Amino acid sequence: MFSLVFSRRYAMAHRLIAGLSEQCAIPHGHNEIVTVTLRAVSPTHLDGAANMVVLFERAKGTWHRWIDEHVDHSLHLSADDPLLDWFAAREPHRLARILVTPGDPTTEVLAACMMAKLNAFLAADGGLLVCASISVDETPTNRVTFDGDPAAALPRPLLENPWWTRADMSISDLDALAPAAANLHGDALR
Ligand SMILES: Nc1nc2c(c(=O)[nH]1)N=C([C@H](O)[C@H](O)COP(=O)(O)OP(=O)(O)OP(=O)(O)O)CN2
Repeated sequence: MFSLVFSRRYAMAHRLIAGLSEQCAIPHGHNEIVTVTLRAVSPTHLDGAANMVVLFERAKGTWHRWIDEHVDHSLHLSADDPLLDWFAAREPHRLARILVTPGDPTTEVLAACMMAKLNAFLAADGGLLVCASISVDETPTNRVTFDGDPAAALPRPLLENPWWTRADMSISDLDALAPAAANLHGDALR
C-alpha cells in the first residue's frame, strides 16, 4: 500500500493552564512541524501512464493553505482561558488568529484536531484519501503521534460540528460560542 507523507512547519504560541506545569502556563512559542501520512481509501493500481495515487498538489493543497494562512503565527488557547476575554475586550480584531481547543492546547489535542480537520478537507475533495496518522513535533526533542479516531480521542465538543470537523478555514468557534463564553467569563465576548 502506498502512503503519501507531507510535512509543514509553522510558528505558534500557547499556554497550558490546567495546572500540571507552571512554566507552561506562561505564554510561549514553538516552531512546530506537522507530518501527515495519507492513504488511498481503495487499493491503488498504478495505471502505466500517470502512475499516481493522487497528484501531490491536490492531496496537500488545501491542508497546507490552512496551515500557512491560519495556523502559522496563531495563538493556541483553551476554550476556558481568560485570555480570550482579554483579546475580546482589547484586541478583538486578533481573535481570528486564536486557535481554540477543548481544554489545554497540548500537542496531543492539536494532533487530534488537525487530523480531524485534514480528514474533513479530504472528504470534501471526494474522499479518495484518508489521513492514517499524524505527528506533531512541538520541539526538536518532543513529538506526539496519533493514528486513531480523533473523535474518540478528543473531549466532547460544545458544538455539534466544531471547527476541527469542518472543511473550512476556521481555527475556532468563537463566533458561534460568544454568547455561551460571555456567560462563563463575563461580558467581554459579547
Ligand atoms: N504531554 C505533554 N506534555 C507537555 C506538553 C504537551 O503538549 N504535551 N507541552 C509542554 C510545553 O509546551 C513545553 O514548552 C515543551 O516541553 P519541554 O519538555 O519543556 O520541551 P523541550 O524540548 O525544551 O524539552 P527538553 O527535554 O528540555 O529539551 C510541556 N509538557
